[in-house]
Amino acid sequence: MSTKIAQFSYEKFIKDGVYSTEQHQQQNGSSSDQLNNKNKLNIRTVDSELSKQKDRKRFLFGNFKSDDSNKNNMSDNNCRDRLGQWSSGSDSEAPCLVSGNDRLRTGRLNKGLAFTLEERQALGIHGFLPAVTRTQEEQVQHCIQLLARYENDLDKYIYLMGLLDRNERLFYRTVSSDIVNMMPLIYTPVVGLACQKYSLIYQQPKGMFITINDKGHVYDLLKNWPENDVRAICVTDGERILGLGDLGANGMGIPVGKLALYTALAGIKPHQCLPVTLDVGTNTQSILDDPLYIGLKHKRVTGQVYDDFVDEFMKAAVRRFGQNCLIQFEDFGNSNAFRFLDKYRNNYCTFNDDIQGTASVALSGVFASLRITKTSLSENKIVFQGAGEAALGIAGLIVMAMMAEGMTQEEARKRIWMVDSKGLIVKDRPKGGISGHKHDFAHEHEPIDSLADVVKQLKPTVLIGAAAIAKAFTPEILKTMADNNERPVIFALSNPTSKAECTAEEAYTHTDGKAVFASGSPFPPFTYKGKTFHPGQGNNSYIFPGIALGVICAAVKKIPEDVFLISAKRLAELVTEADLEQGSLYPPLETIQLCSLKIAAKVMDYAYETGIASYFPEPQNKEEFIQSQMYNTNYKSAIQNVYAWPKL
Ligand SMILES: NC(=O)C1=CN([C@@H]2O[C@H](COP(=O)(O)OP(=O)(O)OC[C@H]3O[C@@H](n4cnc5c(N)ncnc54)[C@H](OP(=O)(O)O)[C@@H]3O)[C@@H](O)[C@H]2O)C=CC1
Ligand SMILES: CC(=O)C(=O)O
Ligand SMILES: [Mg+2]
Repeated sequence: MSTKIAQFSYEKFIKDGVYSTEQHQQQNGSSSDQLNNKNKLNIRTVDSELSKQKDRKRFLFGNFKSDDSNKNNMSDNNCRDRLGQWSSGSDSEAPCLVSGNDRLRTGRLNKGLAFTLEERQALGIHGFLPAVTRTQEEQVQHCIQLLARYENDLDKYIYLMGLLDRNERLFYRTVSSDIVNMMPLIYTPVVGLACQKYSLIYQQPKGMFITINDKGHVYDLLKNWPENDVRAICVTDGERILGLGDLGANGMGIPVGKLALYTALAGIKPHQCLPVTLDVGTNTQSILDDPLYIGLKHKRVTGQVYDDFVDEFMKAAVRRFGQNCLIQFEDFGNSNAFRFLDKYRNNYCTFNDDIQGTASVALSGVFASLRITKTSLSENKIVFQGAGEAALGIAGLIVMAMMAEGMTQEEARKRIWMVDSKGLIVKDRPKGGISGHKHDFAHEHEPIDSLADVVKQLKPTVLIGAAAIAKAFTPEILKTMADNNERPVIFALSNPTSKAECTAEEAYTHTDGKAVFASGSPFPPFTYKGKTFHPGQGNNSYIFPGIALGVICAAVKKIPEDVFLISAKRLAELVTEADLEQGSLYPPLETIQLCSLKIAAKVMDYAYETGIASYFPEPQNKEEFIQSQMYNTNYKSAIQNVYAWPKL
């Protein structure tokens, strides 16, 4: 998919090379307050009072307090840890241990051409940079212009990851400046391609690779990590990367991408996020044969040794970063994902994004669709293509939601039908293959092999695809959905785009414009018979950043299933009539940061109401509190502490 990046006029950008100190101060005032409001992430709001505003824009990340005022919660640790390494989390403390030259080479501290003349002189880097100084906004425009020069998406990804290495704040400000065009590059679909090519494009390490050979020493490895204040880990073992299968250590692109969204979409500070890949090998022969492969070159280690390794990682993470450290499981293989969720959910601050995050975003889309189909949830009949992590997670949460509407569990389950690789899941299926949670949805019915026949016979109102079978929603199936329903609800959730059950164009065309459609990876607007549809992105990225933010802000120690239900409801409430009118079941992607804030506030309310919060005193205004904790992409002054007595 080719992504358009807006062009920028370079005119105002080109200046003479000679600057007076006065000019520098005007442009790059050393107080962060002097940096103009454009330096804050841009949000289009959807809540009622703000929607009255003409352009529905506001600055979510405004009203920052200085980091010092945040010390009691998401504070930065002292700059020196036990190992004597500097913690780059706090700009205000790092300078006492970091030379000016190191600041230029350290992405977290680097400001590039935005170092003022004063800073360059004070830091002893005067002469290391060309004469020009630029504001951060000018740098963003430069980045966007450079990015637009790359012709393929993988090169754009490589450029952006390089930017993240070189200048972290600039990366986040650039991404936040154009979420709609940047998200597909750092997340699905391009991150899928990046994972497939991860060994080829590997240049700078990101996150931690912990291999099965480190078993017995996992805590020692985590001690090496230079940040003490890690609040969130996203961990994968690379076995089910999107719908692309077992990519082994190449799967690292996923936790890196997910945590980039923690910061870009929810303002969780980058130094508080740790991407982890547990490398236990891979069963994909082409990867094992790749001479460039960066991971362990053997088949996956399984069984008790693997389980003990994961267990050791969980315990080591808590020992190193505390009981409140959130651990997000991502893209584990099916059998491990469910087992680990059951094993750890009551003793750790953890969730499985593919099961629970996906459930929440899909249920939210279904909730929103009810306003179009004018039905209650319980009136719907839902067929799933796939009965794995995503599908079973969604089905389970839909049952919870139907029970909240007054149905019994048995009645609710009867509204849901599933198709897996062996056909319709029915009781005593001759082909077998019914294990785990699939039993909950195995009903009395004759076996049916094909999805087309299932749709014909069962006449679902909602069809959800999450089996990574590209084009599974054939024109015939889409047409049948349209014949049976005035407004058929059709979700093609599989990622990346190449695995989608159908495209937006196919969904609208083959249903004669009747489809209420959403997809896991983004599709551009599509015009059919004069009406332009803007399909929403049914992706867990609408959910996990907000839940993580709420969990971290309330210092929750474990995450009950209700959290995913209330988040689904909250997200659905943010969908306006105008969004529905243009065919979107989700708020516009431009407002996704605001969605994270609203979900986080809801999660915090729930945490205090149910007694699972451990941050006290309870903040009275949750949204204000959350905003005060969020990452600020503004550069900080690099000289405020240069002359300060080093803190030891
Ligand atoms: N939009 C989003 O936010 C998310 C999307 N996803 C996407 O969903 C897809 C599936 O992920 P996940 O559920 O975790 O994967 P799993 O491996 O857990 O499940 C895959 C399911 O697909 C079934 N399946 C395989 N082949 C067929 C077939 N020919 N016909 C019908 N069903 C089939 C499997 O059947 P069997 O059980 O018989 O093996 C299994 O039930 C991926 O593409 C992933 O990217 C996942 C999470 C979030
Ligand atoms: C979105 C996501 O988590 C997945 O496709 O696996
Ligand atoms: Mg995933």
